[in-house]
Amino acid sequence: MDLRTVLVVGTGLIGTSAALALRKRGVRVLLADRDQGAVRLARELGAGEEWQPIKGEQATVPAAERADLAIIAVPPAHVATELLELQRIGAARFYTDVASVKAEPIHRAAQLGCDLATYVASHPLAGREKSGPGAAREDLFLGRPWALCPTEEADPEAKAAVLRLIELCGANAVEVGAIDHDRAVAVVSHAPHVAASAVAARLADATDVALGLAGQGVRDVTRIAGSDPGLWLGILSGNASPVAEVLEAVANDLADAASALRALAEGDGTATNEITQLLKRGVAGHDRIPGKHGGPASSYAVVQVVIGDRPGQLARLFQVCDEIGVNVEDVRLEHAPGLPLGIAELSVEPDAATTLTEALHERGWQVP
Ligand SMILES: NC(=O)c1ccc[n+]([C@@H]2O[C@H](COP(=O)([O-])OP(=O)(O)OC[C@H]3O[C@@H](n4cnc5c(N)ncnc54)[C@H](O)[C@@H]3O)[C@@H](O)[C@H]2O)c1
Ligand SMILES: O=C(O)C(=O)C[C@]1(C(=O)O)C=C[C@@H](O)C=C1
Repeated sequence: MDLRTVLVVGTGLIGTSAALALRKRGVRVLLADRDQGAVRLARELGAGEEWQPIKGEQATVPAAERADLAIIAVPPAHVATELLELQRIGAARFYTDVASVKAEPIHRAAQLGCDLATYVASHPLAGREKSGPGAAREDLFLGRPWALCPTEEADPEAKAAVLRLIELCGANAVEVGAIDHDRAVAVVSHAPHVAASAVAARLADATDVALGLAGQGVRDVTRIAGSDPGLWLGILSGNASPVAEVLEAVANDLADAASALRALAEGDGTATNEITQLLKRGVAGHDRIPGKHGGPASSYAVVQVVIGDRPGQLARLFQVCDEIGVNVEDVRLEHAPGLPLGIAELSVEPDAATTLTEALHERGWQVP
């Protein structure tokens, strides 16, 4: 199914990222948001043109101006009401949303009397801890899973339109029922978010000495805790029971680990067994997370390079990689607090690690 014109309602992080990806593939994109500033910024970023909404109770969009697909990229609680209004004026042939929960918006849409034949709910498993169009990335969805949850009423053409959207954004479609989706994301997204917030909350009154010693570990574990609390309250409220179930299991593990550590501190050496078991279960769980393209996790070699904290250092480093034809799969920066130095960790295919290390040595880089 060809998507020539797509209407994006909600030009925040996700809506604008999808719009930018679609623009890159030559799709005409119309932008709408209840916040005019968000629409203007999205437009200035090259995400598309402002949609001129139809005025008046009885007004409908003329068939020639109807979008092929409307993407509703607003907080979960507003999805169904937006869908109802867009369908009332005939804004698009087909509709999807991108909310992080699926059962409740679909249920609400049915309750409100939305047309479920033209609507296929979806959810890209890609995002950031920042909100708004300014945080949008054209490549946000590349290689990421994108769930779609067609109901029994859904028209196959509506599903084809959403599959085409996912393809144009470079993501991998995963078809799943809404209830199974919500249980799954409770485990892989929503409960981890609350756990990250709980860990980050410990930092609110940590001493300056403790914060000065913060390394990459705490940054990795708490990155998502920086997200918009309002948006996340909406997500968690829309998936409350499945998330609570996972959090209860996490809380049990944490309580057991704390008791075992108390026992250890009091001289009970057998308590190490319980802690080791949890750490090993953690390794096993972590190993099951698929790699960036959805296949099994790839084991890249990591080349560490010392870089000065000066403008242009990373660009020079990447230039070397480019010159010798080594593809950098991932990059991580480790700052040494108080020092004008940092470590760049470049993940590359194992075969390329020696070539890269030698090339960097030859050019005077410090590779420990
Ligand atoms: N943030 C993420 O990482 C992420 C990832 C995947 C999916 N999602 C889902 O995508 C949706 C949007 O999230 P976001 O991160 O882009 O949020 P955002 O805050 O960046 O953008 C949301 C936009 O929706 C607009 N909006 C709110 N209510 C509206 C309404 N009734 N009509 C029109 N516009 C309205 C807001 O003005 C804002 O510009 C949410 O449903 C969220 O669950 C978020
Ligand atoms: O990477 C992030 O910053 C995210 O929050 C992304 C993330 C996730 O948990 O993976 C969060 C919520 C969305 O519904 C989808 C993706």
